[in-house]
Amino acid sequence: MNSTPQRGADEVVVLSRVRRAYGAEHTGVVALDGVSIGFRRGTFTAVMGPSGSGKTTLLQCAAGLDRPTSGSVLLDGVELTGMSERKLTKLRRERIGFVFQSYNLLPALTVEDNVTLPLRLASRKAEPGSVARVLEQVGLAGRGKRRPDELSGGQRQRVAIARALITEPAVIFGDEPTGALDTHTALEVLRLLRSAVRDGGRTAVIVTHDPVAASHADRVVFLADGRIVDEVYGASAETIAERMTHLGAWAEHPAVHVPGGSV
Ligand SMILES: Nc1ncnc2c1ncn2[C@@H]1O[C@H](COP(=O)(O)OP(=O)(O)OP(=O)(O)O)[C@@H](O)[C@H]1O
Repeated sequence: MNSTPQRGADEVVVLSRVRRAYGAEHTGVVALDGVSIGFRRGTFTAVMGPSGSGKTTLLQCAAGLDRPTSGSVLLDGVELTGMSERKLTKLRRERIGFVFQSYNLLPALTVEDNVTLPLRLASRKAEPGSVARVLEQVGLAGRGKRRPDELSGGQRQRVAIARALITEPAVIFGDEPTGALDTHTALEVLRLLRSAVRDGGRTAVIVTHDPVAASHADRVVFLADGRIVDEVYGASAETIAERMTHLGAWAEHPAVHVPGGSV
């Protein structure tokens, strides 16, 4: 599947000319330099690029965790830029799931209570049976009463995925979700994300340094110096790794590179 899908109304997140600068205009850092990109509903995207290329900033701006200096971010048709902090927090709780490299579970809470935390924060009650269903979905049936320190790294990340799924979010963002896991466990977590997208109709966007992890995505977007410089669809880990090596060349000679036509 190498065809490039068209942009359209089924894009659940749309960034338009997003710029994120830190510090003074001339001496500061430009983390994102006019990024425009859409993420279609029911797709799995990996964002790759050299260290410092803007991956985390892109994810955080898309998720309403960071505010662009200029440009627009639409989530499910709602403009995030300019939104009050209170509304943004509410929208994040209801419409966005997060999975981090470090799991971010609360050690004092049981697995079940960690999973239902986003609902409680949003003053919502879990639908009857929904916690058991989501724990089964992530392969943790019967483990709801355990505490995080009784679980392996892979199991903890599965709790984090269950916590991200429980609110039925419009999109799940993952910042290096497999970064702390061994190869085998990472594969299980990626398959889980893949099936949440394919079978559960969710949308996932992850940042990763690992071409093997990225090869589980439908689409891989490459960033260099705060710009989208390339993208591939349905690519193998080898193809992705090869594109990554070209990013170094792009950074040295940006003027001669023609981006892969993302938007
Ligand atoms: N709070 C901040 N203040 C100043 N500069 C920042 C801040 N956050 C990020 N940056 C800078 O913005 C640029 C992009 O950072 P970002 O973390 O998005 O990159 P990244 O591609 O995720 O990097 P890595 O792969 O190392 O995590 C970097 O030059 C970074 O130093």
